[in-house]
Amino acid sequence: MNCFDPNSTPEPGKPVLLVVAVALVDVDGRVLLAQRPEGKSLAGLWEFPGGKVHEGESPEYALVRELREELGIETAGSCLAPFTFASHSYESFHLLMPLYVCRVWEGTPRPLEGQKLAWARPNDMGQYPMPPADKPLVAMLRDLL
Ligand SMILES: Nc1nc2c([nH]c(=O)n2[C@H]2C[C@H](O)[C@@H](COP(=O)(O)OP(=O)(O)OP(=O)(O)O)O2)c(=O)[nH]1
Ligand SMILES: [Mg+2]
Repeated sequence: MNCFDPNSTPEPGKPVLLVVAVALVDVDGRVLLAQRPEGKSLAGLWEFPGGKVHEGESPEYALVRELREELGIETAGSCLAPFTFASHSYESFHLLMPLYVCRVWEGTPRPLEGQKLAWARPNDMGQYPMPPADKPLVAMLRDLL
């Protein structure tokens, strides 16, 4: 496909939402995915753990906090390697989502917010329906891992 498609340029005027996410990679090269619970937007889709950056937070601080809240694991900013980002226009906002890679943490990820968890090999991630913003990220992870 030709990249020069004028319709692919998002319209101005939507708020930009900053969300941080992480590919937690285990010793076998598998990546942790979490299924968005019922009642949330994009419910049922599989995502990288993470969430919104709150006012006054750095992206790394927000991600360490989200991993503690959602999965009960501890990591540190220095264990978060910037990898790539998603920039995707949803109906009511534009998502800007840095994706980090993390291989070092303490504890075992547990589903503390009622979400399902799965360790997926990059080549198997096609079996996990993900939000549209995540598709290019999965392709890049396949190349990395
Ligand atoms: N964490 C995460 N969010 C994603 C991914 N892909 C994607 O489009 N999103 C979108 C879905 C949501 O619109 C937004 C994340 O917002 P959220 O509501 O889950 O944030 P949060 O964890 O802070 O949750 P909450 O406390 O506000 O309920 O980013 C992804 O891979 N991981
Ligand atoms: Mg979240």
